[in-house]
Amino acid sequence: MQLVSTLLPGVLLLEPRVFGDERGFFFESFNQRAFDEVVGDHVDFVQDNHSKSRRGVLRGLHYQLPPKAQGKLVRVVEGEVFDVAVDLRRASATYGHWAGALLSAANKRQMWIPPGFAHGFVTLSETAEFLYKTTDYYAPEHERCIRWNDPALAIDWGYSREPQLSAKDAAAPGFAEAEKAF
Ligand SMILES: Cc1cn([C@H]2C[C@H](O)[C@@H](COP(=O)(O)OP(=O)(O)O[C@H]3O[C@H](C)C(=O)[C@H](O)[C@H]3O)O2)c(=O)[nH]c1=O
Repeated sequence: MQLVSTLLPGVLLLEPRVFGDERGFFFESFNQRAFDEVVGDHVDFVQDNHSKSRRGVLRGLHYQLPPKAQGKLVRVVEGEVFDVAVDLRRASATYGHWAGALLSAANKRQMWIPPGFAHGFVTLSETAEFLYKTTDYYAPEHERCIRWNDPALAIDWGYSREPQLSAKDAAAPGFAEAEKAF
């Protein structure tokens, strides 16, 4: 696994070493030692998630409040998404800033989003299957949302049509109104 770029302080775009041959390919999708080395700290994951979305589905922006804040290591195994992280850490120089990257089955890139960031993605392919590891368990009572198109964030999702949202995401508050506590 190698660091492609730092998208925001702490938010890393990673790429595995892929071994291709006449049969197809092999790569280590997660290696604890290699991940800790590139992050510079030991990170424990407790849950794996898998979602499938159709083109235009936008999931997010979501996060869990402390003490249930989640770090997420996300990747795409079918199709393509534009994946976004937003800095919620009040003391951060990049508070309220966003960063994004194309994650796809083809580029096999992964994004590490530490606790303290909101996360979301929009589906750019006919369908996309999205897998991610989290550093804490799902805690709906600690989950909060931020509206995907808040002008205060001005996220360029790279998707020109109206996305398909869950009712929860359609009703999400703006960045300023959302409870953060980081
Ligand atoms: C996240 C989660 C959900 N669920 C159940 C709760 C609902 O009955 C159903 C769908 O949940 P939701 O609509 O919140 O799923 P997403 O919109 O994909 O939410 C995720 O979307 C963005 C991209 C994120 O970064 C978060 O990991 C997560 O919030 O799965 C669980 O049982 N466990 C879980 O960890």
